[in-house]
Amino acid sequence: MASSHIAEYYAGKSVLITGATGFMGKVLVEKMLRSCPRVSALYLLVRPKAGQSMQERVAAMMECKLFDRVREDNPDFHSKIVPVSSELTQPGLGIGAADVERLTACINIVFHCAATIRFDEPLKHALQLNVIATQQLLSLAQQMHHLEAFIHISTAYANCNRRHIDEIIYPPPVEPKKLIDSLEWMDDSIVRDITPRLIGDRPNTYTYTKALAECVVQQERGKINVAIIRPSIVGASWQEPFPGWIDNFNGPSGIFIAAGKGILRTMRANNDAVADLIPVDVVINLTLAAGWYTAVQKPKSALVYNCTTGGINPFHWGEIEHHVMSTFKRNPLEQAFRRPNANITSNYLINQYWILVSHKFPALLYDLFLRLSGQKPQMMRIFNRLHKAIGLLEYFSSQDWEWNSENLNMLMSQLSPGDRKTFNFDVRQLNWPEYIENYCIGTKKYVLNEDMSEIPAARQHLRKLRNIRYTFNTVLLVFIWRVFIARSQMARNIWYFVVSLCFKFLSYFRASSTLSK
Ligand SMILES: CCCCC/C=C\C/C=C\CCCCCCCC(=O)SCCNC(=O)CCNC(=O)[C@H](O)C(C)(C)COP(=O)(O)OP(=O)(O)OC[C@H]1O[C@@H](n2cnc3c(N)ncnc32)[C@H](O)[C@@H]1OP(=O)(O)O
Ligand SMILES: NC(=O)C1=CN([C@@H]2O[C@H](COP(=O)(O)OP(=O)(O)OC[C@H]3O[C@@H](n4cnc5c(N)ncnc54)[C@H](OP(=O)(O)O)[C@@H]3O)[C@@H](O)[C@H]2O)C=CC1
Repeated sequence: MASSHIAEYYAGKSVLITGATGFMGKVLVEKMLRSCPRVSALYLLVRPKAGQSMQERVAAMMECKLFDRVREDNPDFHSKIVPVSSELTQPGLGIGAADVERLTACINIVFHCAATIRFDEPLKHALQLNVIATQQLLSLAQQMHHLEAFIHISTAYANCNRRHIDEIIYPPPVEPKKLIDSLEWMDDSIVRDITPRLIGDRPNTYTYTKALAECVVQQERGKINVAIIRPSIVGASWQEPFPGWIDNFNGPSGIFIAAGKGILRTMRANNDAVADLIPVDVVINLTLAAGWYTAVQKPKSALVYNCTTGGINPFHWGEIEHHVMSTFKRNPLEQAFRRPNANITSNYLINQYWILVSHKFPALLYDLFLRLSGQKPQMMRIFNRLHKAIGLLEYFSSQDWEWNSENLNMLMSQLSPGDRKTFNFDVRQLNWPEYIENYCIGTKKYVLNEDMSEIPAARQHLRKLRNIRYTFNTVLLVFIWRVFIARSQMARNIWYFVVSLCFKFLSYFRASSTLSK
């Protein structure tokens, strides 16, 4: 490996990571273990979940394919991982006294990734996790005797009520402490009722609470070295540890899958709007570089890094649609509902028309078929869930934002040539068609666990679906025509005229072929 200031910096350091079991957290843990192999220990704040203890969850995570390269380099990589039990919504983050003592004694750098990223999260819970837990983690960080940097992962959409977003922390929509105090005594139904008024021109509680969290981080800037990373729409990995790694349905991934399965046929999005996707490995490389820079340079103010692609290497939703469809036609998903053929439109009425014709009508027909064959209807339920998800995402695919990326450029200029390679976050080199193809194949392999060797069978299934569609369309056409004929004398005359013309042609060809023999 080329000499690396960043890897050198992390050598011998103890790192605390929240959200390590999540999409980005896992990539962060993997990258640290692979590219900063002399890091002393990674302390992961993890809660028990779904009947699994935190140790079992971390052990299962390490088995994941994502860690194959690290496993190859160092089969003993587990020894660096120290799981710490923590429920971030509990007082004191639910960390035991002995663990608090251990963490305050040894942690050098904190990466705060944990959050609820659901768009429909009730405000109280989003506030608890995204704001109050951040505040508590900052308090814990202040007690750490050897802390060098605190890196907070925010979102580029925290200020999505603005069109142009600079790398600054904007004044919060409300003073976080005031909101926390007021919501404390309100019951859930009151909070639900006033939520739209509170979030104002933001689309959901997620972006609103992430904006408040940034303000909470800024309030601590004099006491600890903090930096904020603001990724846009985080997608599958571009290069590391291998192209196309993705493990969830969030953001566009669920949309790609639904389109690949032939379920999603229409969606409201602006073809010409910038699709600000950012590969997960780029975000993590920037995060690690920002950790190094914050700790070593100790900038006076909290630096914010907008981590986006639109201003540097723009790509649009219309182009995404084209490449997603083309990839899934060449590499079909298994057991597709219909042939992949999704179109995006910014026109509300056209979208509603296609929802009726291409979503609801086929779902009704299929559910009828299921009922008649003694099975439980399910398609309408799936479409209702899909429509809910799309409804929540449309805000982001129907408009453009402009993010300033001066701090990101400054940081890139500070890296050594070796670090620029090992911790690459230069998206000018990103080849979009290739990236989208790997992304779609990644959803097939790692989200749906489909085997690439089954592609011929999936293609055969698509051919069967095409034949069903041709047969259905022909039957429908004949049926409509027959109904029409039964009601109109003129249609009957046209029909008899066409049929007799066909007969005349047929007998003419038969006669001419008999003559030529
Ligand atoms: C082919 C044409 C493509 C053109 C592309 C055009 C547009 C792209 C579309 C969108 C891009 C915009 C993305 C904006 C991101 C903004 C940036 C951020 O800050 S990222 C953080 C983003 N957060 C999210 O993405 C979370 C959004 N999800 C939710 O809020 C919720 O999951 C929900 C959508 C409200 C659904 O909640 P519900 O309670 O009903 O379900 P669950 O979450 O419990 O999930 C149940 C089940 O469904 C799976 N699932 C979840 N989401 C989807 C989905 N979008 N599509 C399909 N399936 C989905 C989930 O994994 C669960 O599965 P299982 O039961 O097996 O565990
Ligand atoms: N994904 C994206 O497109 C984007 C994400 N971001 C930001 O990046 C960060 C990481 O996002 P991402 O990895 O996608 O999110 P995930 O939903 O994949 O991961 C969230 C993580 O937070 C943990 N967590 C949630 N609730 C609790 C709790 N009560 N106690 C302890 N841990 C908890 C989860 O743990 P558990 O496994 O136990 O649930 C999980 O590890 C977030 O801050 C998000 O706002 C920003 C822009 C875009």
